[in-house]
Amino acid sequence: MNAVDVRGLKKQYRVYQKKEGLLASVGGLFRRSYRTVNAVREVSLTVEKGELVAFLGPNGAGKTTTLKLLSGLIYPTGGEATVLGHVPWKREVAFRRRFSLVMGQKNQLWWDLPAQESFRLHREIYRIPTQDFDRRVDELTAMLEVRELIGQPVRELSLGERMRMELIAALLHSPELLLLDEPTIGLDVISQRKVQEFLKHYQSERKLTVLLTSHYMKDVEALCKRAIVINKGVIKHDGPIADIVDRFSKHKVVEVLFGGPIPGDLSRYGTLLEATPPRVKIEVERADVARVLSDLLDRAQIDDVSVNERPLEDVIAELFASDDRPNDAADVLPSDGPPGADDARLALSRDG
Ligand SMILES: Nc1ncnc2c1ncn2[C@@H]1O[C@H](COP(=O)(O)OP(=O)(O)OP(=O)(O)O)[C@@H](O)[C@H]1O
Repeated sequence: MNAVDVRGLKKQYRVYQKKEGLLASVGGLFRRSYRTVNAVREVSLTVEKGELVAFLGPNGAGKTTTLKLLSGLIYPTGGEATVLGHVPWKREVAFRRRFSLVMGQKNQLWWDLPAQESFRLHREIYRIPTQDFDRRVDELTAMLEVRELIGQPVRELSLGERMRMELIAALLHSPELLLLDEPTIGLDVISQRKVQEFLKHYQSERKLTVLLTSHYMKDVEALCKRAIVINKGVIKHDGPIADIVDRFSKHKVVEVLFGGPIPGDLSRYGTLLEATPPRVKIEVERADVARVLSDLLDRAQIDDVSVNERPLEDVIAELFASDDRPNDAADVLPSDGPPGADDARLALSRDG
């Protein structure tokens, strides 16, 4: 059964286009021009209940906008979506009790108060019975190793500790769906790993549905089997993570441990990635791997050889770099009204 079902979702923003020069600026007071930004052009996807799916894309691809649409924070320009059986932008209370959105770049905890005060506020908002609340705070603070910090003002916590508190706040009401927008952004490696381990454990135990955006491929590899890749507001790939490397990487990495003299012309086989004799790494075209190996075996003494896929991170970076279509619609539309009824709505709390 699907937790998320999205068909042809679109979101355009109209952005005020300030003209250069004094005269044009004065003219702009009377006649404003707007530019249309296609943040989400065409998104169709489904996520099954209990799945943990990565939602990947370069900066400005439309990930956050999609998550905001799925949380009902903003209205779409077109298309349909049901999330846990609800149309998100109807903002039904019953829906809001069933999901959580965590944005790594935004705070939902009170900055000057200890996290436990924000947790209590959540208890009131979501009407969590006191016993359940106490048990969940206990359990989550223990799992995320922040129990002794919940009485300390949030502003005094490290970024990693704060992020873990954010996760606790998001999970107190036991949501069925967790939308995670860059939950490990800016965290050091140890905090990143703690968050990853927690999410992995918690998700598999609770069969929580998770849609995760992250620029850290380590998160993605550690947590997700499936990835949806978006670029310029359009879905580019939806399938197993392993398929991304298969489908988009034209190369493999051949690592050779030489047992004798190393041929001097290895670059004829591909790009030399590393040469620390007697070990050499060469990036070779997929179709050429067998030929290169047999040629090397003929010409040199080889003690060991391995053929590996390129790191997911490199493949994704290359995939994003290869699509340069701008996502601004070229049309600059004169308009009679200001944009951004949506933006005002964004200021509303999602938790209310
Ligand atoms: N409120 C807004 N008003 C105008 N344009 C917006 C607004 N929000 C997003 N955009 C534009 O929509 C496009 C998609 O933005 P979005 O934040 O969804 O991207 P993203 O994939 O989350 O990027 P990142 O990885 O950098 O967070 C960008 O070009 C962005 O500038």
